[in-house]
Amino acid sequence: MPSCDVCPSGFGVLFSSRFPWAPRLVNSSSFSVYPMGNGTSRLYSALAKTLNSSAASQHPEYLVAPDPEHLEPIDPKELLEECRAVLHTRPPRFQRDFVALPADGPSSHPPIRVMQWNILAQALGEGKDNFVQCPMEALKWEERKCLILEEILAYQPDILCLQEVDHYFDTFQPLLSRLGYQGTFFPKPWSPCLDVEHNNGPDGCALFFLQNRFKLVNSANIRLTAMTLKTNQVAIAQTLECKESSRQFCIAVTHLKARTGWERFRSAQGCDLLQNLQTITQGAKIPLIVCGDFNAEPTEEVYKHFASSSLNLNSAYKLLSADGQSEPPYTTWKIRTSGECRHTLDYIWYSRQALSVRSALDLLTEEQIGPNRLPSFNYPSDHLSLVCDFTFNEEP
Ligand SMILES: NC(=O)C1=CN([C@@H]2O[C@H](COP(=O)(O)OP(=O)(O)OC[C@H]3O[C@@H](n4cnc5c(N)ncnc54)[C@H](OP(=O)(O)O)[C@@H]3O)[C@@H](O)[C@H]2O)C=CC1
Ligand SMILES: [Mg+2]
Repeated sequence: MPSCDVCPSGFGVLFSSRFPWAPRLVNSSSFSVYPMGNGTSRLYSALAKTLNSSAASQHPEYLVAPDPEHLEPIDPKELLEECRAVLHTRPPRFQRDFVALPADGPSSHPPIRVMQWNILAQALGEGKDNFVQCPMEALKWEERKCLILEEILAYQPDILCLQEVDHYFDTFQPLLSRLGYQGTFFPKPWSPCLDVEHNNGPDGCALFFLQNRFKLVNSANIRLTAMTLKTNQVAIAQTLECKESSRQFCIAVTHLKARTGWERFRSAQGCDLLQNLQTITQGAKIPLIVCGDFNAEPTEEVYKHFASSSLNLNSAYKLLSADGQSEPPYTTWKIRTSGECRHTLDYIWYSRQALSVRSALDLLTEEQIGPNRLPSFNYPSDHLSLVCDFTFNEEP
């Protein structure tokens, strides 16, 4: 396996020096061109290119078509192998299984797999979060990025809803587009990442869907308000049409305001999001899936608003409990200077009338998470990914 140092950095996406997070297509001919090799060497260069983003920022800013090599599809299996090669010194991946859930009748179409994940912004992890039991070495972007990609590639979601994305333009957009995804990014207006030295731009929500499965019908970037005031939190809502079944649904991703003392603020943001979703779903006519880091336990008002909304939503991960009524004991678990923080904050809400959850990925056990909690050498974020398979119910 060649080392990253020897790979040239022919980029299709560049960052201007003033706003390093702004996307910019550059003249690919100004870069050294990697020969069109076969399979692994070409794929390896795909991953290596995302490792060397700083080299690209030296180049002039002008717009031309991207190098065709950067649009070439990547085989997910080979990219997974590539990630595993980078991670060879790390402990093995945790085993998580899908739990089959009872649903009414068979479905004539393949399920829609949705992943919800706060991936932990690189700048926040290194500069703000204070994960006192996590060594800085475990947070190195070059390797942590591969752990994130490995998780995505292991479960191969049809739709990916991410929070705390501060490497969209240099990493996730270029790689995931070559895996067949169409992506949208909406950064926070005043991302706390920008306060961190050597940051990679603002963090925000990102939504990706597989282009061979869905057609984009409608897309909205929403800056959430709280009691009519604009806030620093955002959401993306898209209406997609399933190519197999021609059925439409709306998928939304959000990340609500963090921290204790902000419960009423979160509640107001939740109300604003629900109102927006009422309009987008034409008054609940279009089935809906909402993924998010709500920064709220199930006891909070914002959770209750979602559970009792006229959109008729249910929280998918409740279905993993014995009675189907309880949320999991945690979706995030970390140790800060203030002590251990174990909370249920992340949810996948879905229209209970129109959709069924066929299976859900179980969470990591306390034993797997280990005494130092998250993030760790094994797992890249302080939040666990949630993954569900949905099918449409028969139309009445
Ligand atoms: N320049 C300007 O004019 C302005 C700048 N700002 C900046 O934005 C920041 C606030 O932004 P806002 O969106 O409200 O941020 P939030 O309070 O929502 O938190 C931001 C991030 O911090 C993480 N976080 C949660 N709890 C803690 C904790 N105890 N210690 C460390 N990190 C934590 C959250 O992660 P998780 O969700 O995983 O819990 C979240 O991603 C300010 O601190 C300031 O830096 C804001 C407004 C204006
Ligand atoms: Mg966080």
